Amino acid sequence: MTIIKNGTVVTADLSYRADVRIEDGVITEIGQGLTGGEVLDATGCYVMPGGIDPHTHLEMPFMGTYSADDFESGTRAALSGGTTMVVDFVLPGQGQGLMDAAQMWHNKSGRAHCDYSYHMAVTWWGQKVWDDMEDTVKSGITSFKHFMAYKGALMVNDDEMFHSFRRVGDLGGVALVHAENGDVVAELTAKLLAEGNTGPEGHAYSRPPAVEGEATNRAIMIADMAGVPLYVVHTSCEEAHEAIRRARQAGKRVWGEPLIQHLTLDESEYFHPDWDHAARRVMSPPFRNKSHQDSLWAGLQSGSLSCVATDHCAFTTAQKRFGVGNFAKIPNGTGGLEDRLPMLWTHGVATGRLTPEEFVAVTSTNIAKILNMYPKKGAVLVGADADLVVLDPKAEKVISASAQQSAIDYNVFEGQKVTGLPRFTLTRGHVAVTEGKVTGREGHGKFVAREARPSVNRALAKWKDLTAPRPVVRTGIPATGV
Ligand SMILES: NC(=O)NCCC(=O)O
Ligand SMILES: [Zn+2]
Ligand SMILES: [Zn+2]
Repeated sequence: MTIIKNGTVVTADLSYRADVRIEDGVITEIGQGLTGGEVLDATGCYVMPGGIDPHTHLEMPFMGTYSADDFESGTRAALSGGTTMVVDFVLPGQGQGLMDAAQMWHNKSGRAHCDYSYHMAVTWWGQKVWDDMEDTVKSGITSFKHFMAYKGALMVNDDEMFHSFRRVGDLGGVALVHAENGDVVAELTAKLLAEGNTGPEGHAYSRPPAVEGEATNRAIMIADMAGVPLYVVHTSCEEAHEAIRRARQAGKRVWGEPLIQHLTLDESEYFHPDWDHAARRVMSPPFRNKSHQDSLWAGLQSGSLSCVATDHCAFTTAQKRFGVGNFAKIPNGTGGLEDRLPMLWTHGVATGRLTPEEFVAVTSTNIAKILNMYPKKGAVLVGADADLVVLDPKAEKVISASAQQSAIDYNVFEGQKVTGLPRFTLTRGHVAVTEGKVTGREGHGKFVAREARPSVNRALAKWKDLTAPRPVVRTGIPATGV
């Protein structure tokens, strides 16, 4: 038994002084003056749900290589930064069945230090995919990702997306999109390369905000026609945010996910004179300018954007150098798992942009609700898993690759001074981090199966049914003319 004493419990709803008792990995009591068992001193700290990162790519096969952090190093990095659960993407190969691909991910995730779940990517379309989707949902994977970019590799077309969205809606799942117009990106890329723009800055030029805004709006409209809730990953710009905001105002069930990288790093990174510096920051969508960042922060403040993720997809410098002479060959992706909470606390809560309660909402509770795993995850409640971060708002550090858990040789936030670090991180009751010292247990993490048909889907299905086309019953129909 463990008791977290003398802290302030912070949830998405409220903050209050209380101790928290943990037994067998679960919260069993919350109250004043609790005693007994191992005591963790939370004086001066906030006791919050551990972070849930809804968007990671661990050991992901991509662009001719594999992302460098696997489930072992990736989840160790997560815990070190106060994140206690990741949701990774199963990526079936062309023609591969979904259940077969899911098994490959289960084979990789056995070394995880913290709990994890999966989204299933729909990377091709056919009867086999349609059939497998039901078993996928039954196996606890209820969210399906669609890439509107990466033409010739992962991209699906509108007709495929519409079929898939309808199937996801019928099965009670959530549709996800990477929203960039892949056809336009391919055209712009070819033109830039032909004109001699081969450096990493070409990556940013090839993916302007318009390609993201267009695709986001298209996905929203297709999802509405299909009757499925939609989660837009890595929303990076005002054009995409505007489409999401407008949809939500019109009553559509759409959520947007900015990344901590887009909130805090800008496009000037791509114009750095050092090729490695710029290439290490190549990701899709690319970093934007200050006005887009302001839009993302405003979205978190006003509630039009819902979750902060990392899209952790870390490649080493050597891997990034695959793209010397051709930016289109630089593996897309950046790290951030370890830094998401401290960076968001520093740039969000410590600046007054977010309240501590809003911080909890966007780092864990909202996604736990969207993915139907609340209150097992994302909550400080009796009966919830004891996935907790005891965050010391006064603790500081300077981010440095030399001290990180991640397997790569650099950190895109290198040199940033952050305030607000975990004093303790607990994964289902196990104390995996104590003031920077990581004592995770390899293999401790468990797969979190999720159930379909959260209430949003039921409401959408009911509304779709009520408003479905029906033949008008008429009397006195004229005889057919000859
Ligand atoms: N985002 C990125 O550049 N890499 C990871 C794959 C994806 O999410 O698009
Ligand atoms: Zn993506
Ligand atoms: Zn991603």
